Amino acid sequence: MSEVFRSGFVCFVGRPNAGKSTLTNALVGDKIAITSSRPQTTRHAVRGLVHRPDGQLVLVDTPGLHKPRTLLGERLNDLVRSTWSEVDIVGMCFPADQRIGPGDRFLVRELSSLRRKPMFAIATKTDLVSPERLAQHLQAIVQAGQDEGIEWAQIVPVSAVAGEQVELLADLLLDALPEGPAFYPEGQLTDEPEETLVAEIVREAALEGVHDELPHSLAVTVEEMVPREDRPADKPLLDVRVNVYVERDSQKGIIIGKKGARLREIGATSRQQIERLLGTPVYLDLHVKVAKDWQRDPKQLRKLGF
Ligand SMILES: Nc1nc2c(ncn2[C@@H]2O[C@H](COP(=O)(O)OP(=O)(O)OP(=O)(O)O)[C@@H](O)[C@H]2O)c(=O)[nH]1
Repeated sequence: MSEVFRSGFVCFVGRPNAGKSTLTNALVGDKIAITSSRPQTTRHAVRGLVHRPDGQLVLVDTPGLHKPRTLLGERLNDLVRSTWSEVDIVGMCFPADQRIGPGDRFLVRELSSLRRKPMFAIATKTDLVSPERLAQHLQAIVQAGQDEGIEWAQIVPVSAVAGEQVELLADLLLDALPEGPAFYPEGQLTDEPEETLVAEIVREAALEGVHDELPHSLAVTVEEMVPREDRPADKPLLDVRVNVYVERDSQKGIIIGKKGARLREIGATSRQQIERLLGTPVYLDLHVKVAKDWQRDPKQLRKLGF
């Protein structure tokens, strides 16, 4: 075994729903980044850490780059570009169940301006396609790179869901990192503050199974996390107060559901996960509020942490 220790930052890029968050989770082996069957839900640059005897990978999970229609969209795009320029490796994800299209080409073109950075092409969701289709897909990836003057450092097919080639991807990424000491102590999974993780858990639960415009209009803030006073030492309880912001009254109705049924479901699911994350019993106080057109209002955006 080599004596060399490598460390660095990796960021996955790809169209909405390309599988970036799921791949991050599979590499880290714990649930830290938000995933959802709805596109464009990853809002924070959540970092996951992969600790190995020979190195450390810091995964930076960025939101998707898309055509900005609102102030929020523009800020997200700026965030993505600045993240790309700061990382050691960019991993462009091409979902195998989708043909390479204008959205992917747009991203590859944007990437081609980052000179001299190792770029990985990752064919995601390989469990969804036949070997023949995968072979075609890999050829199309090579071609898409050539069209924009990119030579992929590696082209790696993976299935995050089936756990196929995930370890191999970690090995290859690690090999391409510069030599250097670990950035974080072992055992740490993410450096996001607990509030952000709690907010993301609630956001994910609120988005589960909703089939309309909601994902773009939902923001979650944690107002307070305080231990309940006067509890016996062996029976602690953490009070967690969370606000869920939507843009319109109609969306408030969707979140709350008939006689509050959906909100109770969201609360129960989130509470379980928050308890697992923090390792303590939790009393979760969820409020749904309307912040009209928050995506277009700089003051509201700041208040909601963007
Ligand atoms: N079958 C299969 N499904 C996958 C795989 N990876 C991701 N998915 C699914 O694809 C959908 C999108 O995955 P995400 O990881 O949220 O995608 P993302 O690129 O982070 O999406 P955004 O946050 O919208 O940019 C989810 O429903 C995942 O369950 C995979 O390896 N196999």
